[in-house]
Parts: sequence; structure tokens; C-alpha cells
Amino acid sequence: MSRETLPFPHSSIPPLKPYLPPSSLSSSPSSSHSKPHLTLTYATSLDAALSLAPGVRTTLSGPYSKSMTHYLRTRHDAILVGCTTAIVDNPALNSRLDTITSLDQQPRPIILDPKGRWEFTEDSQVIRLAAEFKGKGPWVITTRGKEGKERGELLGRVGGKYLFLEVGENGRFKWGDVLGLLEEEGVKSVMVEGGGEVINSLLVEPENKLVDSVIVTIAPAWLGQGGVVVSPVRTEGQEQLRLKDVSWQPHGEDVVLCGRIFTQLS
Ligand SMILES: NC(=O)C1=CN([C@@H]2O[C@H](COP(=O)(O)OP(=O)(O)OC[C@H]3O[C@@H](n4cnc5c(N)ncnc54)[C@H](O)[C@@H]3O)[C@@H](O)[C@H]2O)C=CC1
Ligand SMILES: Nc1nc(O)c(N)c(N[C@@H]2O[C@H](COP(=O)(O)O)[C@@H](O)[C@H]2O)n1
Repeated sequence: MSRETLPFPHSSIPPLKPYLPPSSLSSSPSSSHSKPHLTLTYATSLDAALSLAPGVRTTLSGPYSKSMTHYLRTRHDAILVGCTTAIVDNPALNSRLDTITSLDQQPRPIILDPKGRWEFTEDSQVIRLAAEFKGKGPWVITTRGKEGKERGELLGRVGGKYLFLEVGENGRFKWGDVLGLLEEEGVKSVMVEGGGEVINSLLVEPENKLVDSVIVTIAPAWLGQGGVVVSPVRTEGQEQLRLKDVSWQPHGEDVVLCGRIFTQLS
């Protein structure tokens, strides 16, 4: 798997700015007690697919939008994915921009793993990169009793840790609880990258007050049926879920769509 460095995407930055957390958020310890800024960001095909199939890592972004995503990673305190993504993609979850000079510029990887399914080892990308100081040690959010002792020690050795939450009846964490926990841990901004279950569960949150901005890379490809798709369950009243304050920017062959969520009656 290629782990090349990526060029800093100078021209992408001005149009992204309105959708990003203020740069002072990360560094200011005094701006206390507000929910972390949440940016929902992912790459999709023309038929709303994130990947060809549930267990398949699929490249959608071209080089220009990929650099943009890696810039986004530097602009957030944390980057969050579901455990299936961690298991099947073995992601790095760091920023590989050629301008990175210190670990402070890297986001904290956060993995939602309520059942302790992610069997990471020292060979897992995110662990290896943390050991090499090319990324921060991951925080794994799980439920009490699902953590592993040896894995906890491994996390500790690379600067990561387990965090604990209770799940609701659906076996998932409440997003408000996840953000509350991250706020307690001093996280002021988080980019949620996926996968499908994470994104779809976030998009059906009542009134969608948790997502501050949405940045989606749309690649000029259809993946066909059977893929992991972004398609949230419609809520009572058949509301459309739409974006407002929308902007579109071409990035090579891809388009990057930015906006903020609002709901509208059909
Ligand atoms: N194109 C893109 O930008 C991205 C693509 N992907 C792709 O998505 C696929 C994986 O997506 P999915 O199978 O939908 O899995 P997922 O990555 O969303 O993980 C699902 C698991 O995360 C946990 N989870 C999710 N929401 C939770 C919540 N609210 N509370 C507690 N735990 C929660 C659960 O254990 C659940 O089984 C992979 O094929 C991956 O390659 C993943 C990220 C981005
Ligand atoms: N922006 C974007 N474009 C794609 O084409 C993708 N497949 C993804 N996937 C997400 O990025 C993670 C991989 O990150 P690393 O390159 O390993 O750091 C993957 O796990 C998905 O979250 N994203």
C-alpha cells in the first residue's frame, strides 16, 4: 500500500475555510464547555457508495482531493471511524502532507468499537505509525469488559488508550455521549470519516444539531450494487435531509461538496 507524502493543497484552502473549525479552537484551553466541532467527511461514488463491498477498501479520491482530505486531517483534533473500517481498511488515519513537521499537527485517531471487535496488533498501521511518531496513539471507545488487557498495554505504549461508554438498546453509543466524552478529553474538533454505519447513524440524529459541516468528495465512478452506501433511514414525517450554504469545487477529476445540514419537509 502506497504511503507517499502528499503536496500541500494551497488552492483548496480558501473555499474550505467557512466549513472548518476556527483554527484557534484546537489551541485555546479557555474556550471550554462546548460540543466539539464535527465535520462529516467521506468520499463517495456517483451511486452513493463508500466501497465496493463491506470488507473491501476502495480508492475513490484522486490525488488532489486526497491532499485536501489530508489537509482536513491537520485541521481537526481528532479523526473518527467505525471499527469495521479499522478492521477492513487497516487505515493510517494520519496526515501525510509534505508540510507536516510535528506530531502536534496530527489528528488523534478514534475508533468506535463497542464490542471490542478490532483485534489490533503492533503491525496495525495506526499503531505502527504512532510507535514511529508519525501519528498519535489511537483512542478506542468501547464498553466496560470488552477491552483487552494486552491491547490496553499496547495502546498505552504508543500514547493511546481505551475510553468507555455504555451502549443504548440498539447496541450503539449515543452520538451526544461520544461528543460529550471527547469534550471531556479536551477534543475541540473531530472529523468523522466513516464508514457507512457511522455516517448513516449520525445523519439520523434528531434535528441534526451535532454535525457542523459536511465535506464530501464525489468521484466520477459508479461502484454498482452490493457496496456500502450512505443512505440514512428516513425519519418520521418523511423529511428530506438537505444541505444549505453549499459550495462545489473541482479537485482534479473529483468534485468536493461542502455544506451544512438542514431538514426540509418533502
Ligand atoms: N470512501 C470513504 O470515504 C470511506 C469508506 N469506508 C468504507 O466503509 C466500509 C465500512 O463501513 P461499515 O461496514 O458501514 O462499518 P463502519 O466503519 O461504519 O463500522 C461499523 C461499526 O462501528 C461501530 N459503530 C458505528 N456506529 C456506532 C455508534 N453510533 N455507536 C457505537 N458503535 C458504532 C459498530 O461496532 C459497527 O459495527 C469499509 O468498506 C470502508 O472501506 C470507510 C470510511 C470512509
Ligand atoms: N477521502 C477518502 N477517499 C477514499 O477514496 C477513501 N477510500 C477514503 N477512505 C477513508 O480513509 C481511510 C484510509 O486512510 P489512510 O489513507 O489509510 O490514512 C479509510 O479507512 C477511510 O476512513 N477516504
